[in-house]
Amino acid sequence: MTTTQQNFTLTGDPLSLDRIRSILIRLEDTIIFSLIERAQFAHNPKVYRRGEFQELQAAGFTGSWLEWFLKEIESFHAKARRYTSPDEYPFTNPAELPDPILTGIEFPQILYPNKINVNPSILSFYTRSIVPRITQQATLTLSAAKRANGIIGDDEYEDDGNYGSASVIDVEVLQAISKRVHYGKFVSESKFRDHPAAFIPHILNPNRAALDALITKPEVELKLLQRLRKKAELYALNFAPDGQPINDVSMRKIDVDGVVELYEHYIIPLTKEVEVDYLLARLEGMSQEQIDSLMTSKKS
Ligand SMILES: C=C(O[C@@H]1C=C(C(=O)O)C=C[C@H]1O)C(=O)O
Repeated sequence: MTTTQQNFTLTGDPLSLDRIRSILIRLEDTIIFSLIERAQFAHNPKVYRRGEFQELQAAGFTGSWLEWFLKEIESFHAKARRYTSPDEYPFTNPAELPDPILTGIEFPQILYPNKINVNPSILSFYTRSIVPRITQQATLTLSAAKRANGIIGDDEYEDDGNYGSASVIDVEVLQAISKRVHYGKFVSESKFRDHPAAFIPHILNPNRAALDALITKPEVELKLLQRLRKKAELYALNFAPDGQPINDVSMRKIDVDGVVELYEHYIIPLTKEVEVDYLLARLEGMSQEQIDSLMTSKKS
C-alpha cells in the first residue's frame, strides 16, 4: 500500500473513487492480519476497564491500560507529525497530545475542513464486542489449562497476563480501523464533487436518510463481504509441519464469521455515518453564491 504522503501527492486524481476503494481493499488485509495477531492472546478484560491498575492511578492516569497505551504511543506519533496527515485521527484527546517536532508536510487541501472523529465509537465497539469475540478460542484454551490446574475465578479464565503484548496489537488494530472508517471522508468528497446538486438540497435541509441513500452502494458492500470472507478463510489457515493446509475450522487462526460481522455490523455502518456527517458539514461557511455555483457545476 502506498504511504499516506504518496496517497495525496502521486500524480493522478487523489479523489478517484476507484483509487480510494483500492486503499480500503488493501486495509482489509491489514485489519484481518492484525486481528489474527490479537486472537493469539486471551480476552484480558482488565486491560479495557478503568481503575484496574494501581500503578496507573499512582502515576495520575485515570484511564484504562489500553487508553494509557494509546496516549503514550499517540504522543510519540504526534511529535512525529502523524496527525498532520488528513487520513490519521488520534484516539487520545488532541488537546493532550504534544505538537509535532518535525516541520509539517504540505498536503493538498482535498477534504473540506471538518472536525469529524468517530474514534470513541470505534474504541467502544472494539473493546466491548470485537475483542471478546475474536479471543474466544485463546480464552477457551487458557481456561481449560487453568481448570486442569484448579485455578478458579472468571477473570482468571480470561486472563493470560499478556497485557502489554495484547495492547500493542490492540493499538495497531484500532489505528487500521480508524483509518478505514475515516476514509469515508474521501469517499464522500469524491461522490459530492461528482454530483453536488444531488446532495446540496439534503444538506441545506438536513436529511440523513436521504444522504445515506445517496452514498450507499449495496453492490459494493455485497462484494466486499464476499471478498472479506474468502480472505479471512485463506489468511486464517493453519498448516501441518509438512506445509499441508489444515482444513479444520476449529484450527483456524481467527473466527471468520467474527471478521465478516465486524465489517457488516460496525465498520461499514460507521464509515457511512462518517460519509453523512461529512456531507452535513460540507457547505459550512459557504456563501449562497458559492452554493449556487456548486449547484450548476458537474465535477468541481
Ligand atoms: C465506501 C463507500 O461508501 C459506502 C460504504 C461502503 C463501505 O464502508 O465499505 C461501501 C459502499 C457504500 O455503501 C463506497 O462507495 O465505496
